[in-house]
Amino acid sequence: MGREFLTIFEGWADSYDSTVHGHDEEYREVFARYDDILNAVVERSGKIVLEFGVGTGNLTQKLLANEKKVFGIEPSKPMRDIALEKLRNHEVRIEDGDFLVFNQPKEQVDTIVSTYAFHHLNDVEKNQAISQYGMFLQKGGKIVFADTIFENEQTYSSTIEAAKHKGYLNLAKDLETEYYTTIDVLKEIAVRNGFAVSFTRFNHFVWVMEATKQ
Ligand SMILES: C[S@@+](CC[C@H](N)C(=O)[O-])C[C@H]1O[C@@H](n2cnc3c(N)ncnc32)[C@H](O)[C@@H]1O
Repeated sequence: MGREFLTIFEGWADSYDSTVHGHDEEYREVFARYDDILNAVVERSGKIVLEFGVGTGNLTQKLLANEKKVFGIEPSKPMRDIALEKLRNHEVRIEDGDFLVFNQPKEQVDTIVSTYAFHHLNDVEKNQAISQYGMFLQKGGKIVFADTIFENEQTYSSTIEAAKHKGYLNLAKDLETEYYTTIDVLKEIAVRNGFAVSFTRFNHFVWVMEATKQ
């Protein structure tokens, strides 16, 4: 569920890697320090990792290079195809599924990761997802999600206004349409579901949330 934005990725799959490397001016700041962000998620991960919203497989590739076992979930077929081609020399499974409806790996996962994807769920769905993960992670298991998150509603609104002012109309529409949220909302969801949580900022948009099951 939360699949209402998938058509965007049907059209974006082929040029996605060029966007993350700063070739799309509107999204340059969103993807600033992209590699640092992915590396930060890898550093915070254990050995057996479930990844949501794999996209073109950039985080997956880094996880595998660091000897993690990865179970990947990605709802967009064009994205899955690019990831599978990129990772063809690795032992990795990337299945159709989403944050809420997916085949749970038979092996006990110690970390659930995702980058630039959790905002496809609204806040009610985000709570459903974290609650579900809380039930199958063991004590000490982690959720490590990097995504655009705002400090508060005011910075969310001013960021949209700034994007419009610069003529970044695609970015402004994206920020207005998809389900970006605030630190306080995510903190409340994590704590309610039995996690201790911290946030680290990487650029104007992106924070890494590290939630540890208590
Ligand atoms: C901006 S891309 C991020 C890709 C990759 N994780 C990265 O960091 O470069 C967002 C990805 O989330 C996927 N996605 C969209 N809705 C989703 C959902 N409900 N559950 C899981 N993934 C979803 C999209 O298909 C897309 O591949």
